[in-house]
Amino acid sequence: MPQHVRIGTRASALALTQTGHVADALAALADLEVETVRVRTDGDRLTGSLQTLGGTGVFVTALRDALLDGRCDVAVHSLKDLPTGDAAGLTLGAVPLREDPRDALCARDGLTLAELPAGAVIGTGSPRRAAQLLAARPDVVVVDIRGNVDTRLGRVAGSGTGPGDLDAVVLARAGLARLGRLDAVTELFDPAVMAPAPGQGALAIEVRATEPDDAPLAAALRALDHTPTRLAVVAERALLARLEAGCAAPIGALATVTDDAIRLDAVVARPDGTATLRRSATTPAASEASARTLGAALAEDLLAAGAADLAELGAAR
Ligand SMILES: NCc1[nH]cc(CCC(=O)O)c1CC(=O)O
Repeated sequence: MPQHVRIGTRASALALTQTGHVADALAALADLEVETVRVRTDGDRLTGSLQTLGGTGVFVTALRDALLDGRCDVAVHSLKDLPTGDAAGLTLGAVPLREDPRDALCARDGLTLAELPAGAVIGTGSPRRAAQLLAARPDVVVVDIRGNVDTRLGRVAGSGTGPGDLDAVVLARAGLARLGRLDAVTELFDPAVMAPAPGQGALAIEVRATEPDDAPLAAALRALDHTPTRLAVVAERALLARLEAGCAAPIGALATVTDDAIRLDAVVARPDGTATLRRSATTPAASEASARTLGAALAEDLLAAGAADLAELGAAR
């Protein structure tokens, strides 16, 4: 008898493709019968700016509730949407191999950021992207946008599907790849110019902490977990947690994990892009504990250099 497993997912196109990939991967790894359960989150229901929706976890809380009250057994999240605080009763069952974590410019007429004219209008809902765009090109105008990936792409002039009122938008390459929309990308940002969000491109597979570890599901989760990705996101999220910031803060972080080392590069920016702090640190890739220590130490380094004032960290929450 296969183990019956219900996977909870948001209903957006991106969430559904991500969950579909995870469902297929789990079913290929153990004797599982996988069913998908759609859950509506505040992040999907409310339409305000991401900054005014308030607090962390707008995309996550409803899925966690569904896990905790047994409507599903597994929840698939974009890791960067997951708050850094522990969720009581839940555990990170697997962190699969990460996609390319870089941000992508999707501009009209094939243009790169350097080629856009002065005054070009670029849409993003992310203070991190806005600040780094303005740091690289103080002469462009950044406007706040929301909506799913297709809605955002439709706002680029010449896309032929939406209002076309913007010269460009910035999106995670990973989401575009999962949706088969890499055709819209006109430039992939070097992380030294545009550091991605902590956890960007990675997925989090959450389960109840009480899940028996001898069940087929547990074996499949262990097989799906990718240790270098887990170490990278642990380091990135430890930095974010120490800065007491969420996914709406102007903070970027990217860890690179090799056989023997974890390197963490991070940026904290003034929201208007007029100042940025970039710092790096390295540690032996020994364990999750060393990754956590690395992230916290780099955060201390940034705080000592004035990160809290620069990014208005307390004020944004
Ligand atoms: N907050 C929305 C969100 N959450 C995860 C992704 C992209 C996929 C990923 O980073 O794994 C996106 C869209 C975007 O930033 O372009």
